[in-house]
Amino acid sequence: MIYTVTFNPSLDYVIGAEKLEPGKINRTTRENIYPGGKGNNVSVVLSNLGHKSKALGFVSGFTGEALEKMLDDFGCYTDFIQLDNGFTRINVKINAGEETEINGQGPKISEEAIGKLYEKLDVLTKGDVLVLAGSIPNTLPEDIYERIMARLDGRGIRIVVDATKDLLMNVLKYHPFLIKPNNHELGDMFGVQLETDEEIIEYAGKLKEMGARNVLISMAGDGAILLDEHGKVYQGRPPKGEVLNSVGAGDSMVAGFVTGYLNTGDYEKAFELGIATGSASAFEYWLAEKEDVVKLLKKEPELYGL
Ligand SMILES: Nc1ncnc2c1ncn2[C@@H]1O[C@H](COP(=O)(O)OP(=O)(O)OP(=O)(O)O)[C@@H](O)[C@H]1O
Ligand SMILES: O=P(O)(O)OC[C@@]1(O)O[C@H](CO)[C@@H](O)[C@@H]1O
Repeated sequence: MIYTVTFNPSLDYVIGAEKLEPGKINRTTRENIYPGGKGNNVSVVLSNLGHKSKALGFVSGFTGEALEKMLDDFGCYTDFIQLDNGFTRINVKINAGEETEINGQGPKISEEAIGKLYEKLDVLTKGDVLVLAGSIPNTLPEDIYERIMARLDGRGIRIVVDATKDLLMNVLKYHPFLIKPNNHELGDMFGVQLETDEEIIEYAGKLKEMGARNVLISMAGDGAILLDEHGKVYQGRPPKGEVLNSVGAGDSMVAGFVTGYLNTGDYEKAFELGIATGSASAFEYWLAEKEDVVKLLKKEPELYGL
């Protein structure tokens, strides 16, 4: 089974507008509400690519209820922990030529609620995949992903971490199966600005030396670089297309990579499917469906188990 954990899920209110003028009444040209949060997005795209996963995390209030229902409609299992304060946040994504995002804070997560998450994670066994994705509310300690990995250490679970800075750095010693910072996040981790592929490969290599098994660096319109656990380096450019929405492209890439790896056991195919899935989402108004991804593949979809 594949599990995703989203500490601070959301409903994403995605709107289009001709232009955005602060301080004025702005009218939309299009609006939709989707289930959001990075782990949930990974679950939705996994589902679109044929893998039903279980979405875990914390929800609260009527927005939390709506989120669970939507994820169910997208073909995901859900097993969220109910919080007794606040409400699951509504993040606003405005596409008015350029993209503007307003992300809420989300409810407070108590130690007791964290304990309940640990109990749910205790059932994971060898061969399971666990995706830990996204920021954590600022009321939680920065070592929470590390604590989860320490608890699951040695059980043969493949753990994917899509997070930034300390949240990511702290888990490397537990040998995550995959980490996926983007090129800017990679630079921030080392306090440097990375310009060239060579520099990115050098610093991604440092994350491997620190313990990550596979390091996937996404670079938006410039594609991605993978350093796999066998010492191979792959560089891939994305297909061409019109970018309609880049929110969730990184989450889609993670889902594509995991799908490619589970279907073929081959890192090159996982990498290619990751890029195609990330780009397919960037070229749609929301997360990619299977047909969107298949259109962008340069090879037969069957080669990727699709
Ligand atoms: N402008 C673009 N053109 C083509 N493909 C894109 C574009 N932006 C993103 N992608 C695809 O999606 C992948 C992931 O994008 P990106 O590097 O923006 O992830 P991210 O920073 O984690 O994104 P986010 O946090 O918004 O989900 C890229 O490697 C690429 O394959
Ligand atoms: O506030 P965070 O947790 O950093 O990001 C949350 C978020 O922007 O990430 C997803 C896209 O990756 C959206 O669905 C969601 O609204």
